[in-house]
Amino acid sequence: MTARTTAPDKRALIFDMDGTIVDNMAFHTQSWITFFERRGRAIDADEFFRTTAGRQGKEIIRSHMGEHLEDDEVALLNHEKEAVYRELYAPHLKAVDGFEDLIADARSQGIALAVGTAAPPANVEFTLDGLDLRRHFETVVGATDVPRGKPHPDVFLEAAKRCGAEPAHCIVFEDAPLGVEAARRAGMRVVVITTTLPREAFAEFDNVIAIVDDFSSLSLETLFA
Ligand SMILES: O=P(O)(O)OC[C@H]1O[C@@H](O)[C@H](O)[C@@H](O)[C@@H]1O
Repeated sequence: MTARTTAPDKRALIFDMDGTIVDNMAFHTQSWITFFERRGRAIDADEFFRTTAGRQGKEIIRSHMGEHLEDDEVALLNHEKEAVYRELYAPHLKAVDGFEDLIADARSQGIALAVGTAAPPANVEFTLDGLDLRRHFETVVGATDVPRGKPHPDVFLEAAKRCGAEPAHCIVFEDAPLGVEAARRAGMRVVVITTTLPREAFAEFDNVIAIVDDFSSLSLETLFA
């Protein structure tokens, strides 16, 4: 995908995928629990979500199993974890309420749509192609497109660049604190979806403009006002 020059008035919505487009983080957490249990290790589910959601699988594996691990080994371990996740979540695959209406509305207004996710290509395919959503997006930025996961801003800055929109004209949709922090570092406002954590978990962020249970109550006019 070639980068575009930004247009001063171009607006974009950038969606996190896991936990935002789909309500699947409990299945990610369960797959990590299974993955670590196989290695005789117990993890605390809440703490694990808070400190890892939005980071790339390879970063999570290195920080829990050793920074010294070779790339091939990390890739194999991550493949194992993501295969467990997809098997667990497949019967439940579904977009969060109101998502398809919101993006249809945005498209009709010429607002660019992007995905900014820590997920690897196999999970992007599983979710976006599984729900036939990819065609709606101008671009999808995933784990293999940027060096660092959230809370680094890379994924959102790359998505904005590909959409040709300035960060100040982008609105990010997120469910995880590390994702909200990534958007803050990118200079972007955020709508939080409370699929996984309650609204109180986001109290410290000054870039959050709305906190909602799903997309059905959102209006683009209000968000960009
Ligand atoms: O950036 P997103 O779409 O929320 O993706 C986050 C998730 O990406 C997955 O690939 C990881 O295995 C998860 O543990 C992680 O939390």
